[in-house]
Amino acid sequence: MVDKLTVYHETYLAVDQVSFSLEEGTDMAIIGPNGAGKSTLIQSILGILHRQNGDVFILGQPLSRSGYLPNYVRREIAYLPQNFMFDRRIPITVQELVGLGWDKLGLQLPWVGSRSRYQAIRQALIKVDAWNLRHHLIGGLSGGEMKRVLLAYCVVRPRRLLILDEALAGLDVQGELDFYQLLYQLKKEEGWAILQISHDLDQVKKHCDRVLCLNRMVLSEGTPETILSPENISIAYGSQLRLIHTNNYHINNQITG
Ligand SMILES: Nc1ncnc2c1ncn2[C@@H]1O[C@H](COP(=O)(O)OP(=O)(O)OP(=O)(O)O)[C@@H](O)[C@H]1O
Repeated sequence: MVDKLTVYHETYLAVDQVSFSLEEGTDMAIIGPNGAGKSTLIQSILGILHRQNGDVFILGQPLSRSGYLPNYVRREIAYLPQNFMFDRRIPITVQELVGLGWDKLGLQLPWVGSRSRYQAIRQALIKVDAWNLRHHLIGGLSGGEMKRVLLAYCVVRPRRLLILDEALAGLDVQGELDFYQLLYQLKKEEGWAILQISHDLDQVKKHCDRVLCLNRMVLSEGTPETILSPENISIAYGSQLRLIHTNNYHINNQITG
């Protein structure tokens, strides 16, 4: 639950008194034009960015002003950022990377639970159709393959909240379909709550339960049918919007990006 969250980048007000809540077993999309504050919002919910005002509760626990959450709450959250910045030359294989998502925070004995760890890595890589990549070094993966592997890292352990920042960018058509299928399974069969930033309004309309339309502040929030009406979209996106045909919305940065 997020209550009147306000975040500045130095003196720039990026997120202004945003409130919403996300139910277990549901999927909410955050939409809005470039620079609307979407990434800022989720990074402050995760405690990565400092907030100036407002309250954030994750699984009932308050996020402190310094970004602290108890470990038992933090390990229930998976986050896939827009840009995963790291040195691709690190000599680590796909299955080693996914295994890091399985490991609990803190000290542990490496030989304890190694069989279930292997099984979990295997299942996660199968779920994202990347088992064949398990021995590959991450430095050699394509952008789309890397996305799949990072998603496997997120889902290798059962969790309760998945936060995705434009996670589908770079996936091919089949990858997108598989991805939404996996999200559906996670929320329906395992009760995950999913919060995702997306610019693909057609996919949001098809797959998400709720939509939060943001432009620094909340412009509207509700079901995709109400929030994604042409009138609402044109208010939110203004000149960034091109209506290709009645049911398909394309945002300029997606066409040109
Ligand atoms: N570190 C920073 N310092 C100063 N301003 C920033 C910083 N990060 C973001 N901003 C500004 O804050 C505003 C919100 O940025 P943010 O990345 O949250 O938007 P967004 O909705 O995720 O955009 P996009 O759809 O383009 O990814 C933008 O105007 C951006 O220029």
